[in-house]
Amino acid sequence: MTYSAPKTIVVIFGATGDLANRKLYPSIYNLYRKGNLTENFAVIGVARRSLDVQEFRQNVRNSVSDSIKESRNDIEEFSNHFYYHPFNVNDSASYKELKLLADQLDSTYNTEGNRIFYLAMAPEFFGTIAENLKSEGLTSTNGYSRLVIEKPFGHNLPSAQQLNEQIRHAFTEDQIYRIDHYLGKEMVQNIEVIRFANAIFEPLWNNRYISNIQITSSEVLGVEDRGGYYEKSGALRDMVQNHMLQMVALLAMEPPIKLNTDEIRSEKIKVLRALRPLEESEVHTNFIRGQYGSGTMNGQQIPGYREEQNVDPKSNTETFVAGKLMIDNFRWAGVPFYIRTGKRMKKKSTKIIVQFKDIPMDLYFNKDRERQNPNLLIINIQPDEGITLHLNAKRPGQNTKTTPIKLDYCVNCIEDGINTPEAYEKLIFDCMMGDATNFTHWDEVALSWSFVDTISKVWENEIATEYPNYPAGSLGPEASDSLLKKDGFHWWPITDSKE
Ligand SMILES: NC(=O)C1=CN([C@@H]2O[C@H](COP(=O)(O)OP(=O)(O)OC[C@H]3O[C@@H](n4cnc5c(N)ncnc54)[C@H](OP(=O)(O)O)[C@@H]3O)[C@@H](O)[C@H]2O)C=CC1
Ligand SMILES: O=C1O[C@H](COP(=O)(O)O)[C@@H](O)[C@H](O)[C@H]1O
Repeated sequence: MTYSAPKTIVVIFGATGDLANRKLYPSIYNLYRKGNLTENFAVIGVARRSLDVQEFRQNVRNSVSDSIKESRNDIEEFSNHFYYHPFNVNDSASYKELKLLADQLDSTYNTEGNRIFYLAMAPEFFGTIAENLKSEGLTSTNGYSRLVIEKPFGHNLPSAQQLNEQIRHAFTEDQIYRIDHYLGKEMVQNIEVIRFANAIFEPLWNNRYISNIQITSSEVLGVEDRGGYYEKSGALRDMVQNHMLQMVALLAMEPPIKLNTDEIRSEKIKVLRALRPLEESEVHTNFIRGQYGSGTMNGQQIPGYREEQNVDPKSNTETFVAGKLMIDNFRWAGVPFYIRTGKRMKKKSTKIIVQFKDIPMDLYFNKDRERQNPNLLIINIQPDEGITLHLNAKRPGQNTKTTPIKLDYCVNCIEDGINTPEAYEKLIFDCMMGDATNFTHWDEVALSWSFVDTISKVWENEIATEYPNYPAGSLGPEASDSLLKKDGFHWWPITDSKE
C-alpha cells in the first residue's frame, strides 16, 4: 500500500545550494515517482541568485537525473511543480512577494494552506527567516505550517538557546522539525525494532550481559569544499553532538510505552540526561582528538587537512574524535559506550558493535588457554545495511574445538535486495505526514550541547601540538586504541581485512 502525503507547498530556502541539489530534489522526486505525493504539491525554491523559472526547473531536472543515472520521462512533469523566487534574507519585501507566490500556488494546486518551510541555508540565517515568515504572514494560513531546520543547530548551548528562542517566536515546538539525517537511515531506525521486536535481545540488553558498546562512523572523504564551515565546527560539533549521541540514545533508551513521537523522544531525553557529564579535568582521559595529515588512499596521494581549501595552515580543528561515555542509570551503570568518528579514514563505515560479556566458565579453552570469542551483535548502518551476530560453534570433525561463526542479514547487499530509501526521502515524507519522531526535540539538542561543550572548551583552550596525528587512509590516531586498551577492550574491526 502506498501512503500519500497531504497536499502541500514546500518552500526551500537555499534552493541553489549543495544540499538542495544533492539530496532534497532527488528525495522529493523519489516520493513523487513512488506515488507518495499527489499532484497537489508545489515547491518554491528560494535563493539569492537571479534565475528564471525555466532555469531553475532545468537545475532540478539535472540534479534528479544525476542522482538516478537513468532516463525517466516523468522528470519533466515533476519539475513543472517547481517555482523560483529570488530573495534576500534581510529584505522584508522579499517575504511579501514570496507570500503572494505561495498564496497563488495554494489556489493553483489546491494545497489547502499546508506549508513546509525548509531552511537549507547557513545557520546564521535561520532566526531571521523564521521571524520574517511569521511577521510577513506566511505562516498564517488555514492549513499547517512546519519549519524544517538543518544542522548545525547552534555552535554551543548558549547559541543554540538563542536560536531556539528566535524560532520559537514564530513556530511552536511541534511545528519545528530539526533534521538529523542519521535518524532517517534505515538501520538507525532498525535499532528500535531489533531491540524491541525480538525476545532474545531485550533481556540481555543491560549491564549484566553487555560489556561495552562501540559506535564507529568513519568517512573516506575529507572536508571537500566545506573548509570554512568545518574550521569552526570540527568533528565534535559536526558529528558527535548530533548523529553519534542520537545513536547512543536509541541504543540505550528504555522501551517506550508506545511507538509515538512523545514517548520515544521522552525515553531518548532520559538517556541524554543520564549521560555522565565530564569535568574539564576528565576530558583528556575520556576523549581524544585527531587531525589527518597527508597519506595514501587507493594509491593516490591525499593532502592533509591543513592543506585543504579555506583551512588555516596551523588549524587546531579536529577531524577525528574518539570518546568514552558512561550512562548513569540502572541499566547501563558500568558499561562504556565508545564512539569514534573521523574524516579521511580507511573506509566509509558506520557500525554499532555490541560486545556481550564472556561466558562465566569456558569449557573449550584451547591449548594456548585463549578464551572463546565474545558474542558480538553488529548493526551495520552503512554502506552495508544489516545485522551480524558473532557466535561460537563446534569445529566440524572429531574434536571439541570451537570456531567463530557469523549469522548475517544484509538488507542491501543481496542481489535484487531491497533498495532502501535515502534518509532525506524518509524524513521529508515524515514531515509531510506530521510525524516528528525521527527529528530531534529541543531538549535533546540542549542536553547534547551541554555534554559536548565541556569537551570543546578544553580543546579550544589548548593548541594541539600533536597535529596532524593520523595519516589519511588510516583508522585514526593511536591514542584512540589506548582509550579502550586501558579498560581491557579493543576496537572491533570495521573492515574485513586485518586492521
Ligand atoms: N551540503 C550538505 O551535505 C549538508 C548541509 N547541511 C546544512 O544545510 C545548510 C545548507 O548547506 P549547503 O547546501 O551545503 O550550502 P550552500 O553554500 O551550498 O548553499 C547555500 C544556499 O543559501 C543561499 N544563500 C546564501 N546567502 C543568501 C542570502 N543572503 N540570501 C538568500 N539566499 C542566500 C545560496 O544562494 P545563492 O547560491 O543564490 O547564493 C544557496 O542557495 C547548512 O546549514 C548546512 O550546514 C547539513 C548537512 C549536510
Ligand atoms: O552531517 C554530516 O554528515 C556527513 C556524514 O553523513 P553520512 O550520511 O555520509 O554518514 C558528514 O560528512 C558531514 O561532515 C556532516 O556535516
